[in-house]
Amino acid sequence: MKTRVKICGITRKQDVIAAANAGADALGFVFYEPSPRYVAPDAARELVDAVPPFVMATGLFVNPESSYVQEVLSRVPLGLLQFHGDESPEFCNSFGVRWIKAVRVRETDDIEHAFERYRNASGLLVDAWDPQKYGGTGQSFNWSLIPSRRPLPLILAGGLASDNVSRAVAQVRPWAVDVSGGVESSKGIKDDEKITDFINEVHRVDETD
Ligand SMILES: O=C(O)c1ccccc1N[C@@H]1O[C@H](COP(=O)(O)O)[C@@H](O)[C@H]1O
Repeated sequence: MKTRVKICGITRKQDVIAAANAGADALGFVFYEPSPRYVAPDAARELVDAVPPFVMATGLFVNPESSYVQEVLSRVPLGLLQFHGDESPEFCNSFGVRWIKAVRVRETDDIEHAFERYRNASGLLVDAWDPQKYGGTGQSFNWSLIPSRRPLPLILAGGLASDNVSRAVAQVRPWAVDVSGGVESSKGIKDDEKITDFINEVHRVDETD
């Protein structure tokens, strides 16, 4: 099976092009101001306009006001929402746009509960747990905590890079992987070569199936 790849935290048009040319299936734009990868809606609109067809533009939020999500959606043509905070399923469902929910993992139960609670999501993203941060920490977690029964497509994130993603994909067999820090030269600035290496590593494991 082909493992999908999302490159998150894009802040520059040249990184949109580089990621799409390297074969990314989805690109992420961070609408969370404390993040070094934050993009304001008008800047995001220009970036999303450069996204080619069949590549999914995804908007990442952390505990946003409903009005903020609506404002972003009115300006930026996003195909998918990604919620990384403590949003309720009702909140996530309220925008008429498909969404995925991120869960920070300390134990298997965190994932089992999230599958149950967010059953209307289009997918569940599993990320490393951090007491202070909602994501984008560059930390990985113990992948053996991930259950094999998955009622929703599972997206693996957290500290992935070209030197560990093949092991991650071989072990977890996720629907998709999501990476931010592992393909950057500095926060918010993507590195073409790292993106290409990352995606090639994912496809290499897929081909050994
Ligand atoms: O990228 C951020 O700054 C960010 C901020 C708040 C929540 C999530 C964030 N990013 C997402 O976190 C995971 C893991 O990122 P990394 O590869 O470990 O850097 C990923 O889904 C990012 O999109």
